[in-house]
Amino acid sequence: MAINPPVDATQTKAWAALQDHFQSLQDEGIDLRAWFANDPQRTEKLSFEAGDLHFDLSKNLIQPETLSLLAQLGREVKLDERIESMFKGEHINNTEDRAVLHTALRMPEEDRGSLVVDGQDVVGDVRDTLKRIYAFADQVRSGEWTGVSGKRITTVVNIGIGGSDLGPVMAYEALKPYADAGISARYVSNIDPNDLAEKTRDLDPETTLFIIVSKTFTTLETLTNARQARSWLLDHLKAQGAVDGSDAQSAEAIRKHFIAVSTALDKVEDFGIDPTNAFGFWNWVGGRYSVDSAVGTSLAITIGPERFEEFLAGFNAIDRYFRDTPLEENVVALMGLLNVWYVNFFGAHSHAVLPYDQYLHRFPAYLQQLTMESNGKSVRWDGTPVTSMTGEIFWGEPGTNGQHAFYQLIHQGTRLIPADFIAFANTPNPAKDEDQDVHELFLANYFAQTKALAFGKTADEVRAEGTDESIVPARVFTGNRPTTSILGDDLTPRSLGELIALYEHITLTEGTVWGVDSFDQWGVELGKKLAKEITPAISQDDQALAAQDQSTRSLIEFYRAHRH
Ligand SMILES: O=P(O)(O)OC[C@H]1O[C@](O)(CO)[C@@H](O)[C@@H]1O
Repeated sequence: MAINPPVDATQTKAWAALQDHFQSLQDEGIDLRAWFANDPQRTEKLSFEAGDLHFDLSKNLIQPETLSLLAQLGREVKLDERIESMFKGEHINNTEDRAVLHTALRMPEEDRGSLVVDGQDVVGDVRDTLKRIYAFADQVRSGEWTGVSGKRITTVVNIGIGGSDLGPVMAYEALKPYADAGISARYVSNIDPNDLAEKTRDLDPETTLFIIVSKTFTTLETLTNARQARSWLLDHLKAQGAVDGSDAQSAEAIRKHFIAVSTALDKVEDFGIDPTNAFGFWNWVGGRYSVDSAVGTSLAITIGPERFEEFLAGFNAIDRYFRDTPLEENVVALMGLLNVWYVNFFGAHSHAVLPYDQYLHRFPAYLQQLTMESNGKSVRWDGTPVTSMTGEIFWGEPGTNGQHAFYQLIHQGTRLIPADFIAFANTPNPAKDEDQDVHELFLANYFAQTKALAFGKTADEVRAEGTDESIVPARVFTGNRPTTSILGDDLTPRSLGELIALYEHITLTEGTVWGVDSFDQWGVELGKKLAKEITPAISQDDQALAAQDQSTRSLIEFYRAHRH
């Protein structure tokens, strides 16, 4: 398929200007203390609002001019055009010849009919599917939908992997305070049988609903776990006397305890799940961009349709901001471009995301798939090699746990690790420790860390504390360690939707500069294929074993010799 080749960012005028700018910053000395001292308006100039979120970029290794140059880079690589192409449904995922329309998943009811792509009324289909999901969610929440023995559902178990797991589990954990119908959710992803065993161990099959989520409905892990769950359900229902084991009762049990989410609804039916209880989505939704589609059904059930709509509205607010705001003022695009600044000019390899909110404890894991499956590429969308480093290793843990684990390296190590600090002004669990508000104690850490990273502590300051000269060097903090602070009022379905959309669009922005297709994932295929080929060699097929390379053969031989 004919596509416009990506602009080589490294050949643009803006790239050359950024190189000069980088060099002059190095020459004059990067010094956040001085930059703040010399410019009382620095924070004001480098702060932004988008949706309900507040962004402070002033503790980054940038001057206001840097952002203008980065915006210029965005223009020269035609970022605006790519954003527009995505929103309009052009096939920007060209290696799979697909539109990229996760933004349509959160368009409101009144936008029905406004986006027709490849003959499909995209928003109409999205809203129709949501209606069905909401109707089903309401039935489960109200107790109208029961298990086969007439008991109401109290646990939903989502079985999926990658995008069919990471988004829903992250969002469910983040929005636990909104789970108000007495229904909890669990998430099984790993093909390691330990995962399903532990997640079902204390469950009552009569009150459990499984949601099998797989875009393709071919994924080995998910289908294996789904079959295992089906056996678990039928065996336990029979043992409890809830069914007699006849085919008719088994079929009814599966109908009442299994629903599915997929783009391949024919395969769902083959599995034995009633197509009336299957919710579809479309090949223009990438797995890692799908939490706001039917993939979020576990969320719609636990927090309810109204809250799910608020979640979608949050995404939509950032989508509109991203599409409509000029690049120079567009903090979403600027954060993506800032990441390029660190990767390609400073040589940073990784990026920490540090949520100061325990409810966001799965957010970094979610971002790993979103960003690394999207931009971990060595060829551009026209098949030519990339011309610069691409991709960042995203990682993180919630504060303050990370402070007592890996922050040492961020503060005093030899690597530059740009970090996003995320926090909310309010907590749903206010607490006092004697007279001290515990949330404020927590936030004091949030503010203190970015301050320490930016401004450090000089040798003279260390000496002034009476430190023995021999250990002064060990206690010096260089500072100039870049951070972005993101603050919101409360972690709500809406603000969570905003945060997710923010990182989705950061990912697109970076991918556009690097010229990569951020929506395919061919890199996961080879391992899947080899696992299939290796399976017989592991169990008993000696011919298949002999066909392996020497290292793999020797490892399998070790396994065979040691298995019980
Ligand atoms: O939803 P599916 O089709 O089961 O795929 C699960 C995951 O597998 C991948 O294709 C590869 O890991 C992801 O992109 C996707 O989210």
